This record gives sequence, structure tokens and C-alpha cells, in this order.
Amino acid sequence: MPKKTVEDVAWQGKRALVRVDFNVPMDDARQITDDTRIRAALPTIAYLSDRGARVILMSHLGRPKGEPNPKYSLRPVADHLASLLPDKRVAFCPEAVGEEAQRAVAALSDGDILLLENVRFYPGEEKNDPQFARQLADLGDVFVNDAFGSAHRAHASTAGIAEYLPCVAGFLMEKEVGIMGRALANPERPFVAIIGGAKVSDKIKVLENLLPKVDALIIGGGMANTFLAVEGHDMAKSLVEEDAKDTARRLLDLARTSNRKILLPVDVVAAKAFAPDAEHTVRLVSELQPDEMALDIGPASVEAFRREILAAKTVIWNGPMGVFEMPAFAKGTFAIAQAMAEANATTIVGGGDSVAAVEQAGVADKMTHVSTGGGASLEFLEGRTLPGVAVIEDK
Ligand SMILES: Nc1ncnc2c1ncn2[C@@H]1O[C@H](COP(=O)(O)OP(=O)(O)OP(=O)(O)O)[C@@H](O)[C@H]1O
Ligand SMILES: O=C(O)[C@H](O)COP(=O)(O)O
Repeated sequence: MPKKTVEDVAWQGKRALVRVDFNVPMDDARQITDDTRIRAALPTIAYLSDRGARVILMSHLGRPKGEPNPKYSLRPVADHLASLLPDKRVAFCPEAVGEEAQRAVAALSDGDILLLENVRFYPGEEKNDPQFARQLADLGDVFVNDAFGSAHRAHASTAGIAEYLPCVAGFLMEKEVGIMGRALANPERPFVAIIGGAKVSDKIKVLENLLPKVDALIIGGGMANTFLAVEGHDMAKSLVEEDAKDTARRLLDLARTSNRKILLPVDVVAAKAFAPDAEHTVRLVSELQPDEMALDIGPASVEAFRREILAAKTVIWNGPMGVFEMPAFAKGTFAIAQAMAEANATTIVGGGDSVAAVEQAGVADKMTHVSTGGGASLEFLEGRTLPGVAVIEDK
């Protein structure tokens, strides 16, 4: 069902209360180390301001547990936002609700932008307290949800607030939900999903939701070990989840009976320790030694996965192929990023680590879509209805 967006509202003079996800990484000196999420919200902010709305932005930053904490203040984000929008007036309010916030909103002229302080400085935010949601709602005329990255949270500023205000999607929300939604509901085929990361248990629902939809499911990373163990391989010291073996077996059976391909690594980078400087070598999965663990996929696996990706028309990727934080075990992950960059397909990357990998590989701009949501994109791939999406009005 298509949702209402910012384009469905006449904005002149209205107060647009916009939830953004400005939960950006910062270093110890409170410098923003990656402003992707801020830049991703600019189209919505500029659109509203250009149409004469008074733009009031709400976000969380970090997990301050319901009380003010200068470490998690959004003030540096307001300064950065002002530098990205040199032609606009951008102000910061050190409160998110109450008299000071109301005064700051009342002082806005059409087109002005105001960022409120971290909504998680208030206990009502994460509790989705109706009174807190109401206090936020008092600051605006229309609620715009552009925080895809927080859409899996049913909090006051992402969901509860919609009880009190009409709710439309911002451009980022529309794009995220549109691209991923289309890929899952009506993909151009062949449709290939690549799932990696540490554990099967974190991604059971993703695997279950995707398997019936895809033509091929590529499994890499630590989670592949459990599947390989079920197929009869001795994975030696590799991370294998005993508790997830039944799930892995069930998925392999389902793939066989439903004619879906599951591709597992055929070779791995084997190391004697989980350490950046560990001695390591490429081995066939069947030749892993008793004192070794698999920490990356090997070149033959890369080649097989690459062929599948290059033949696809839609590719979704979540989770690294190995311990890519350590350069010795990052090759497989970067090779997958490269293959996706070369594919003549709709390519979608979601999940914090895989997004970091495509950025480090320098190919983020070659993807059709790099999601700004970690947890949110994972829950979307699980097929769940995200609370922050559910509250947006249907057209
Ligand atoms: N073979 C392996 N053995 C052990 N750990 C591994 C292996 N392969 C990958 N990992 C680890 O898995 C972790 C990433 O898994 P995770 O499921 O969190 O990925 P993600 O979904 O992309 O990220 P996020 O949870 O941030 O959205 C990385 O820290 C990586 O080192
Ligand atoms: O970074 C994220 O995934 C979102 O901003 C949500 O943050 P949270 O996990 O603290 O709710």
C-alpha cells in the first residue's frame, strides 16, 4: 500500500515535526566520523524548508538511558547540519519538549530549521509514553517520519507521536522502504541474497523469510560454519552454533525440496587463532586441520559467489563474509563488495558491517542502495512490519 509523503502536504507556514536518525558515530573529541545519515536526510529537510515549512527536527543519539548526558548531546550535529546547509538558518534547542522548546519553535520563521536535543534524554521516549509523545506533538502540525534507521523502534518520537498528528514519510524513508520492499515483493530475477555475519541465530528469521523468495541464497561468514558442519564437515575450532544446527538442517532441506540454491563456501582462510597476526592459509573446507578455524571465505568460494552475483538482476547483501575487521580476513568481504559493484543488477546493502565494508572498499556509490538502517534493515529483511513505517498514513 503506498504511503503518504511530504509531497502530499501544502507546507507553507506549517510546522513540520520531522523524526530523523542522526545517530551518527563520533570520536572522543565529539567530532562526527561519518555523516552519511545526516546527508541522507538533507533532501527532506531542504524540500520542507524550500516550501516554507518551519522544520523542527527530532533525533536520538546513542543510548543515554532516559537522562541528559552531554556526551550524547546533538549540538555538534546541529553545527554540522548548519555547515551542510549554508543558505539556511539552522538553530539548536537544548531541550526536546517543554517551555524552552516551545519558545524556540515559536521563534521560527518560514523556512527555518531547528534541531531539538536528544529525545532519549527523556525517560518517556523509549517507553513510548503517550504524555511525552503528546508533548513532542505539541511542537508541530504534521509529523514527518524520515528515520528509517529507527523505524524498528516503537518509541514516542518514531511511533507514539502519530497518535496526535497526521503522519507522512520523508524522502529517505520512502526510498528505503520502496527499494527494499520492491526487491522482496517483486524482484527482477535471478534474485540472489548474500547473508553473512557471525551467527545463524541472529539471522534465522532473515534466512527463513528470504529463502522462499530468492533464486539463490549465498551464505558466508561465521554462520556458514554451522551449515557446513550440518553437511558433515569437521569445522575444527571454527565458530559453530550447536543450537542452530537444526535450523540450518531445516533450511538446507527446504532449499532442496523447493528448488532454491544455497551456496556455501568450498574453501576458507584458516587460522590457528582469532587474531590479526594469526598464521593463516587457504584450505578446502574438507581439509581444515584440527587446530584451525575458518575466518574468511577462500578464493574458490569468492569465484563461485561472484559468478552467481554477476548473473543476478537483484542482489541483497547483509553481513560480512569473514572477520573483515582484520585485514588478513577481509579479502572475501571486499571481493563480494566488488562483485556487487560490477553486477548489472539492482544491488542493495543493509546492515552496519556490510555497509562499512562497501564504504571501505570504495564502492558504496556503485550500489543501487546502501541502507542507512542496521537493525531496521535486518528487521525489514525478516519481513516484519516496522512500527515507524506502520504509522505513516496510506495514500
Ligand atoms: N568466520 C567468522 N568467524 C567469526 N566471526 C566472524 C566470521 N565471519 C564474520 N564474523 C564476524 O561477524 C561480525 C558481523 O556480524 P553481524 O551479524 O553483526 O553483521 P551485520 O549484520 O552486517 O552487522 P550489524 O549487526 O552491525 O548490522 C563481524 O564482527 C565479523 O568479524
Ligand atoms: O543505529 C541504529 O541502528 C539506530 O539509530 C537505532 O539505534 P538503537 O539501536 O540505539 O535503537
